Amino acid sequence: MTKNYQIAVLSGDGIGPEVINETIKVLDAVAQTYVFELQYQQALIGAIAIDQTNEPLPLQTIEACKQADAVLFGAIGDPKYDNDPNAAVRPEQGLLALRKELGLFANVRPVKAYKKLLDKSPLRTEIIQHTDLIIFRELISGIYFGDKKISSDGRVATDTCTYTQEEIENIAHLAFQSAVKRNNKLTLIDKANVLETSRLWRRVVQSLATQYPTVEVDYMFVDNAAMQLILNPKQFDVILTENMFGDIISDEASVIGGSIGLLPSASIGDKTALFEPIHGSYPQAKNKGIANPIASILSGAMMLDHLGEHDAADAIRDAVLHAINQGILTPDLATDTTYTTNAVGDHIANHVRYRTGHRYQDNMTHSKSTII
Ligand SMILES: NC(=O)c1ccc[n+]([C@@H]2O[C@H](COP(=O)([O-])OP(=O)(O)OC[C@H]3O[C@@H](n4cnc5c(N)ncnc54)[C@H](O)[C@@H]3O)[C@@H](O)[C@H]2O)c1
Ligand SMILES: CC(C)[C@H](C(=O)O)[C@@H](O)C(=O)O
Ligand SMILES: [Mg+2]
Repeated sequence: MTKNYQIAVLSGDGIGPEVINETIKVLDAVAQTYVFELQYQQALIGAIAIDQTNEPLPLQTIEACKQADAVLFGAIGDPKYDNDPNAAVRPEQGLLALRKELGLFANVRPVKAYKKLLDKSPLRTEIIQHTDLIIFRELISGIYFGDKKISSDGRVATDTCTYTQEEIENIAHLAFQSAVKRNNKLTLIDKANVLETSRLWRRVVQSLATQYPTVEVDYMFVDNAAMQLILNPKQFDVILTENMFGDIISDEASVIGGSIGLLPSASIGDKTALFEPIHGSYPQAKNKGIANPIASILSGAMMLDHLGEHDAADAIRDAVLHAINQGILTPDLATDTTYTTNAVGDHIANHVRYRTGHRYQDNMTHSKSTII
């Protein structure tokens, strides 16, 4: 019997719908060639959800995600909220609430330097070439989720950073397991010279390390790590870090690859997993056809890996590499000719079909979409 996966699709705002369209195009191509079915249920989140329902995360969206086998997420965010510090409700609350609701404690962000794109980075080739690292960012605790308050006169604001031993253990185990499968090297990035929470991270990681004796663990303060990442990124393999540090250093690390439009991520927890590019809604690019869809398409590949469709995931990564090597790239990475978001998606989808043409079946139905 043909396997069938239900995918909740949360396109969101800005370039979100454009990059998700290309991702679905590629997923459909790969599903056809590897003979499984994907059924998509689209749901609202972010600014578009606020516009239509007054809420950044409607209950129906939570339900759709919980019932799905995986969630594909585009991006949220809109300048009308970014520019208004007094807004009562914000698109980002939708994403944060969804991560919490689904228990997505680990956000996994792979970073690599593609040979063909080495000259796209402002960093020197000899520094970045062969970089291949993976960031494990804690996603549902820390300063993002601690108590927040503002004094009644509006002059004092407080955000609280809290971590529990259990929260650190949950993600640390995943990072150690990844280190064992990769190169047995793990770096904890923290601020243990100042923060009590960071000292707890160190104690927990030191104690867990005894369960993973092959893994060499080192510790680095986040300020130094921010510098080391661009001075000598190859010293890192698995990076483990808390929520806010992970947010910041992963955008920084995207400079190694040449564009943030290349970086995918998987958000893993105890319920449905969610797959999202690390970039935001890039509102300046909305509907211009210039957004790089590769981060989202590679997030789709991570989703297929999570669903156990490893050959299909590899086929997507191969096709992305082909597009990169052929120079079929959006303006963030192109040299001479630039391609639209749509053209890059077409190229990748066509390459998937071409590469596995002999397995092509055209009697299946795909892209059954319902809007809730
Ligand atoms: N996961 C998310 O949904 C997410 C992540 C980050 C920011 N945001 C939101 O997005 C909005 C804009 O935030 P921002 O400008 O700080 O970050 P952003 O990631 O949207 O854009 C920053 C810059 O990165 C580049 N960029 C981003 N995505 C790209 C792509 N696909 N192709 C090519 N270049 C790309 C552009 O140069 C852009 O100016 C805000 O509302 C913010 O809250 C959402
Ligand atoms: C939009 C924002 C809440 C989000 C975060 O900080 O987690 C984003 O920057 C990300 O990296 O996914
Ligand atoms: Mg971010």
